[in-house]
Amino acid sequence: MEKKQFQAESKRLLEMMVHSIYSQKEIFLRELISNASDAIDKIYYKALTDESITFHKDDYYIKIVPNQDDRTLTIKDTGIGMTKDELEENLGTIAKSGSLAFKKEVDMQEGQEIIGQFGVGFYSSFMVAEEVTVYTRSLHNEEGYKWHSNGQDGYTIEAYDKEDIGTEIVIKLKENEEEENYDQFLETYQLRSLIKKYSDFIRYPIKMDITEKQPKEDNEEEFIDVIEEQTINSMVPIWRKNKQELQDEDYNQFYQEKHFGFDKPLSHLHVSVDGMVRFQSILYIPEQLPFNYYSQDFEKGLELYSNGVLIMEKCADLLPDYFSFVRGIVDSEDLSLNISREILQQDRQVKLIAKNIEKKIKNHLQSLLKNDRDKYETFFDAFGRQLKYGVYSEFGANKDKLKDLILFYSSKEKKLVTLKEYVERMPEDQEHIYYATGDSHDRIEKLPQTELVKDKGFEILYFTDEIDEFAIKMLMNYDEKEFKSVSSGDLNLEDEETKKEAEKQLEEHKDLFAEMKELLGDKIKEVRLSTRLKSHPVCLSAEGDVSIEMEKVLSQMPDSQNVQANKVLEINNKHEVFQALVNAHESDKEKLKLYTNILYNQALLIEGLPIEDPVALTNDMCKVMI
Ligand SMILES: Nc1ncnc2c1ncn2[C@@H]1O[C@H](COP(=O)(O)OP(=O)(O)OP(=O)(O)O)[C@@H](O)[C@H]1O
Repeated sequence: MEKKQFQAESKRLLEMMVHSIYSQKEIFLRELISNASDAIDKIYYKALTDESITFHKDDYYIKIVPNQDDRTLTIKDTGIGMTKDELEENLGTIAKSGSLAFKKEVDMQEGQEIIGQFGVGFYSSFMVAEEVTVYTRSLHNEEGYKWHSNGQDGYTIEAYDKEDIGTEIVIKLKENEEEENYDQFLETYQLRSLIKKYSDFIRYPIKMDITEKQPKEDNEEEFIDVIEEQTINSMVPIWRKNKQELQDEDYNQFYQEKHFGFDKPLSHLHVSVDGMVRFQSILYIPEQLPFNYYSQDFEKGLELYSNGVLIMEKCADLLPDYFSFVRGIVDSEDLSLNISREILQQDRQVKLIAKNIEKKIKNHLQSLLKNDRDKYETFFDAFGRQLKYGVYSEFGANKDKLKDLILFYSSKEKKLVTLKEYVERMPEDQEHIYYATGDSHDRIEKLPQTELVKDKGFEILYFTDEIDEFAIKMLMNYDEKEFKSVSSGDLNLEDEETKKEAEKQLEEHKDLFAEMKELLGDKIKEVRLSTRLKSHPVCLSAEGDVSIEMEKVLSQMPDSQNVQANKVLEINNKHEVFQALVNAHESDKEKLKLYTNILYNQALLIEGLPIEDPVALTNDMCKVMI
């Protein structure tokens, strides 16, 4: 049976390619610069095994020349060039990569890399070009050639007298359109920023002639235009430099250059991994919260490079949400890129890198906590909430990873403490980890519910973030010690004598409590004699899983479904007000109603809950005064 070759309609294929592979037109510059760099690398790799070829790094560079008058942009390199056959094969056949073939031929060593592999990058120039002309002379040839195409109906090749070895690609830009300004690719400023963005770490200098105004020698008041050839790219990425040679200032400068933040980074880590997956990374913990951090506008992610060429500005998959504050870069040789180099072909390597990075960040934070507490607290002040969200989210899947990184304010230490520190100094007779919730430390400090726990000499953690109580509910316990709110109904801290006395009092006054409950109706579940209050007359406590603080948070959510805490009004029988209640119960029902309402509203106020009817309350208070 005869086997036939597939035919491809080249013109259509080219059109499809040009318009559908790349999402941004500016990518063409990255592609042509990468080709130029590959062409220089090829001489370099050949020189390693061929003694007849010498390689002096200084002779090799890439030059970008915009010409406003002709509307052309030239990308010139001093690389290996192409013979006539190579021109034919590489630029005449879509998806034929001379670079891929070179890689196989030369049998490249680890760490040696050529960027090209798909054989399509060159054609991206037709996204912006009306026509493209390539002047080239191969290292292996005396003659030069000119290749020309308008991307529509084929190409021509003719002999061309080119003096030096290398390639020059001249792009005649398309006319400007309403929604596309091609002139931008002639602007020095724009070209410079594209080079910095995508090709900053190309190993060879990318040069441009830059015109700068300088004062005249004989008259400093007057300025003249001076043209100077400048190298635009940094060439050696900071992450490939030896850590020992880098100072904090170098890392800080890179943070600023990359516009990771307006602040100085609080801390950085420089990672080089050579295991199942190879990558290098520089990660930063910012000092300050970005203004949009807790808003939907904030995008997490790290810059992702493949061999020094930028692939993605924000690769979100590299960071878990709870470390979304981390900024930085990752460079790997092991990524499987898709044809446009804009997305990753498969994410196995990214997953491996992400896992590795997560571990490194966690260890870094842990050592910061251990060795530089002040710095860690500055960090926690800005981003601690994110870690607590991490404990809570995904049904607590990451709680064990994060539980030792979270801090809470302590009633005893008057500063932030870890759960480990709390548990380690718990007295033997203390069973639970106590916490109290409120808007601020000051407010919690004054909460009546904290009195008994403090009297016992137990430490209380102050929860002021909305997420706190949700996070610890997810954590359930730490070191087998359960968390308990000081407002929970079953503190069980009273001694036997107090309990007995309370039962006696409860029995004696059960009619009073029943009547108060009736007066308050559904607002509360029960009126009870308090054993936790010392100096305050009343407080609210909650029974069951939903605390009063949680009710407050949930009520602000769009689909809150009106979740309510089971509230209990606790009355302190040692307070003088209690006798007034007993008297009113015996002789004046109207007064009992008045007192009950006032006390209930007082309890709401202490909890920071809204008063249902403030006017009625003020009227009630006036009645007491008259
Ligand atoms: N400046 C250049 N100097 C020498 N050869 C070049 C140059 N530009 C392109 N080539 C040759 O043309 C081939 C095709 O280039 P093209 O950019 O289309 O694909 P590629 O670089 O191989 O792969 P990719 O699509 O992954 O970038 C290259 O592999 C290389 O052999």
